[in-house]
Amino acid sequence: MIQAQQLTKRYGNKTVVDQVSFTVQPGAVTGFLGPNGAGKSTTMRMIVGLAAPTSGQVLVNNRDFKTSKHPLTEVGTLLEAKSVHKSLTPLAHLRSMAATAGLPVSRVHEVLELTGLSGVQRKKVGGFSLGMGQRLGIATALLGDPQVLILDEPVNGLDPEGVAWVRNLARQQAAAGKTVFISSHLMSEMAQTADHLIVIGRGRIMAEAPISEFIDNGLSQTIVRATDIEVLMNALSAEGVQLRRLDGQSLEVTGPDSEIIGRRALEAGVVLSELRPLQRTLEDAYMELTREAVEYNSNIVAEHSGGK
Ligand SMILES: Nc1ncnc2c1ncn2[C@@H]1O[C@H](COP(=O)(O)OP(=O)(O)OP(=O)(O)O)[C@@H](O)[C@H]1O
Repeated sequence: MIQAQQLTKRYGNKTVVDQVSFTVQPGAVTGFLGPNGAGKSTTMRMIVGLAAPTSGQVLVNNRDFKTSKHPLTEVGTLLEAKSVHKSLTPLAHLRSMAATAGLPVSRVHEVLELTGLSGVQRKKVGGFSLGMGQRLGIATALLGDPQVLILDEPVNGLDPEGVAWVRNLARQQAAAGKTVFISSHLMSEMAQTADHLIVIGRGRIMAEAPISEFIDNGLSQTIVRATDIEVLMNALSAEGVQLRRLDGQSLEVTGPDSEIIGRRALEAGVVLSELRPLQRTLEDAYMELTREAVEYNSNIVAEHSGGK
């Protein structure tokens, strides 16, 4: 379990993580989602003590991870791709990591197999693609068979097969009771992997909920079509719902679900020719939540490039 309480990080006068509190539970995959620059990597680095919080605290399995005597068997991390020296082979790298942590060499071969790197175990890492580097990073994270996995954008650079592989791996680890915390800026990817989502934007938590709730939290939108649409509009406007006229016979209703709209139409004696709930995808929900954060970042880029 990971518990962050009022976690804050400032660089100079810029607050990049702002009083963030959340819990990442074992036995589930928790997605940490946010646009570029939202503060995901910084938060993850603070969890494992690679960055010091300006204020607040974060506990891993109820302890400060910095004090861990067996870091590799407690937390596995993928925080920087290709952090392995170019002249090393996967075998040499993993062997030295295993030796430092007092792990058997047999575990090195297990993770090489698990990550599909057995065939290149004696090749120099310098010639690896980004995807292979990611696989080696994941192999390193898994080496100590840790209770907690923290993976920062693990599918970066992976082909579709690699993406599916990471997804399965994350699901398997969660099914085995591990705490799995994965960051991404892509909702589409998280939608298929995570059970629970924490959304961050501009250093602040914007939402935290199970994936299902994440969609349901949005207001329902329904397209309604009827010949005497004005009668229906009168019936619905009495309830203070948002109505948007699309054309002479159709309407977009925001607020009540389609069943309530159908009932109101029946009570008002209006015959409906269409009653169509608009499906909000996770992507829609995410875009809505983070629109401001993305615009903020785009404005910074625009200002900077404008000044050049
Ligand atoms: N060491 C540092 N010194 C100064 N600013 C930093 C440092 N590390 C990160 N930042 C800034 O903090 C903000 C958050 O960065 P962070 O890498 O945590 O975001 P992120 O959500 O992981 O985004 P990305 O997906 O682009 O990595 C960014 O504006 C970044 O420039």
